[in-house]
Amino acid sequence: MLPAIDFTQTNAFKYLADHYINIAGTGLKELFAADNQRFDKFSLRFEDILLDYSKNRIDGQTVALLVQLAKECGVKEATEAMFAGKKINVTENREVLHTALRNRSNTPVLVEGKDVMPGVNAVLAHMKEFSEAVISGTWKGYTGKAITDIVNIGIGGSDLGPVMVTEALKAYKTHLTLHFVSNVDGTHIAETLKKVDPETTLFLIASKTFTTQETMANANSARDWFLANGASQADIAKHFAALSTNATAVENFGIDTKNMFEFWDWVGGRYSLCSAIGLSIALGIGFDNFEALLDGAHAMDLHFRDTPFEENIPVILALLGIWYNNFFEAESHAILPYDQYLHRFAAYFQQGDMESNGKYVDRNGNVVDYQTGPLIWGEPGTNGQHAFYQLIHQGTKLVPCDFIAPAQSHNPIGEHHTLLLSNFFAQTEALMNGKTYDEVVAELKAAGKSDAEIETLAPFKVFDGNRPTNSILVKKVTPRTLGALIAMYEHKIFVQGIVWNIYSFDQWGVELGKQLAGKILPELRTADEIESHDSSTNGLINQYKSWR
Ligand SMILES: O=P(O)(O)OC[C@H]1O[C@H](O)[C@H](O)[C@@H](O)[C@@H]1O
Repeated sequence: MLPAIDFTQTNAFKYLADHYINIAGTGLKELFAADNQRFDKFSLRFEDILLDYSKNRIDGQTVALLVQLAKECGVKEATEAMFAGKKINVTENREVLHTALRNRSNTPVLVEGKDVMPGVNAVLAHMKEFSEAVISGTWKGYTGKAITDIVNIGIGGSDLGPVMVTEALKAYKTHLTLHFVSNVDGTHIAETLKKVDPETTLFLIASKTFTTQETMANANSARDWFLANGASQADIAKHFAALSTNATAVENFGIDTKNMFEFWDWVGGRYSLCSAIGLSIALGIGFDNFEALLDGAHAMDLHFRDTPFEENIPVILALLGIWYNNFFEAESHAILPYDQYLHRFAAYFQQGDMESNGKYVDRNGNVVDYQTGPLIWGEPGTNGQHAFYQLIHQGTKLVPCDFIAPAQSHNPIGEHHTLLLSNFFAQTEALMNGKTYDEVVAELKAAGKSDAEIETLAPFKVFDGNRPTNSILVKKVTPRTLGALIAMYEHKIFVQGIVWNIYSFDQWGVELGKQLAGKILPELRTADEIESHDSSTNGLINQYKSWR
């Protein structure tokens, strides 16, 4: 189904290992000094997105060898298999077709001989009709009032995408107020219910499986609250909708199947925001804007599928990540958006990337002897600058970073955006150039310090620089551009998973937590002293019981 090659045994990997020795000894400053065409050579444009990857520790040969690596690992064949609906999610025996959800060109996508596009389009039409009725107020609550608040109850992929997108596109907000409840901690639902009125609130129960413990607990509490505050069982149809693949469980919960928005097993939870899971997005920013998001994602899908690797943005990003992860031994990757609206972007791709590529067993079932997915982290600039950038500049760890910024702000107040962008440009420049001992000495002299003071202080003020960054400059964060950025990172993750020879679309690691919690839960329901675990777990449980 997919090629299953150990990428460390390819010719390209061997060449890269030799080539790494040359590059590791060369500074970014030297690379720039030696070639004044670097920006032109190492930048790519797609619609309103500019990727400048010239501030990476690469030269032309690095890119050529990395591209050769992708070819040897069968990235092209794997991409075709994904788009064509082959069962590339082998351990779950499923296709991987989030690209079909936004296949705006409507070309047939066959799953076991059947075109999935009519089903995709039918659900989109249902979402359009429903979201427009709720936004316009023709959809009424049980006392005849229009809906004012939407509460999306879901977790993981049924939460993070809608949260991230509705925050990122707040400038396009409808009059509806959105709330998201994910944590099983009762505080989350309790604090949300304090803010809403049962007569004017619509609950979206978002769960692919409709069995997730946290979501079902929150959904049950929401329903209890609704019924305890004046509504009756028959009113549920006007106030609860389900976004799921599991019609039976939805019906058992008491939600009218007319209010069920279906999706399919071939949509992974963390790849589901373009499916019915995006209903809160359609309600929050309007269906037309939701469609523009899909259009942008589709455009990036086509770019990824059809563009030669050298000019292919997701492929280049993936290969650069592999270069740092497997040659420079970088352990993490930071995503740093210089846009307040993108404040959940890194959190979203923490799931997208770490749940996909945090695996140590390869596609042959063997334990790998190389590094796979990095730790993903980040916060919006400039907040990050005043928190953790110290380590990025002067720490002992190499942290490759993606800096993301829009040229145009949705809130062009005074000089704010110019100030923000001056930081965006200055940081990547400083990370590359650093500051030499001589520069520090000159600065301290100019500040009137004595020779003795200079000698003491100077070492601490030196920055060795040479720290790699990608700059992703977009014209404006619009629905279309955001859709393209999302698809860009999704395909980056896909390419890396193919090269690392792992299955990116299962998540067995998450299942373990679910099983273990299921075992402990009955033990917490009794007052008995527990002895069935190790001494630490027993001790913790028994202390909890004595304090509760
Ligand atoms: O949508 P649900 O079925 O409720 O699943 C919600 C989440 O559950 C688990 O944590 C999975 O690992 C995630 O991938 C998924 O997004």
